[in-house]
Amino acid sequence: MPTSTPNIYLVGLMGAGKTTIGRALARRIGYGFVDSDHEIVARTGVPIPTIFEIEGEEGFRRREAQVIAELAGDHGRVVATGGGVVLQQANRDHLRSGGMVAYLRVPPRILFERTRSDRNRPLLRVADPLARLEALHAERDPLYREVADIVVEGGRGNAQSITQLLAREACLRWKL
Ligand SMILES: Nc1ncnc2c1ncn2[C@@H]1O[C@H](COP(=O)(O)OP(=O)(O)O)[C@@H](O)[C@H]1O
Ligand SMILES: O=C(O)C1=C[C@@H](OP(=O)(O)O)[C@@H](O)[C@H](O)C1
Ligand SMILES: [Mg+2]
Repeated sequence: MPTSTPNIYLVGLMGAGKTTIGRALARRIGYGFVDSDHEIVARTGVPIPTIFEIEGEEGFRRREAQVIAELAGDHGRVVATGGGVVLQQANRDHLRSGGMVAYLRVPPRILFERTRSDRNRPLLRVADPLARLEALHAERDPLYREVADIVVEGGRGNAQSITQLLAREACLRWKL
């Protein structure tokens, strides 16, 4: 792989499939894989809900921005971001200048079904997680679109078909 091969970033709301599809895509096209949330957990040694409890969302966002800035200097990786990565301008700038950005766009109702039994997402530990997902979708959809080179309607296909589609897209762009 040429050293100049850019990163591929996956963005979208919680449950969109960034981690699942990112890992599969990396394997398929021979890229490295990194999940910014996993990186934060590895560095802190505690799970994400604990970071939110101790440092608040603000502390988590500082750590997230640090990881994204470091990864921007890298190449040849598939990067699964956290759903809130687009909230900060600096992160959006890194994504836009760093390769291909794919937005996995999934309706909140499906995201709710996919995430309802998972306790690892502090922003969804509320009385009405579906309403929260709808609000986050309204707030963030324009930001995801702003950074995206490609928007994939990720509620329809299964993870395998979306992985295939993104692999084709990367191969066409960079003749992998
Ligand atoms: N295209 C898909 N179709 C069905 N289920 C999916 C799909 N993508 C992801 N999932 C499931 O949804 C859940 C959340 O996926 P995950 O990759 O953790 O999302 P994200 O990283 O975007 O929050 C997982 O249980 C995963 O198996
Ligand atoms: O949407 C968000 O603000 C968040 C999404 C999570 O990642 P996933 O999108 O992989 O669930 C994780 O970064 C954190 O809980 C905050
Ligand atoms: Mg994830």
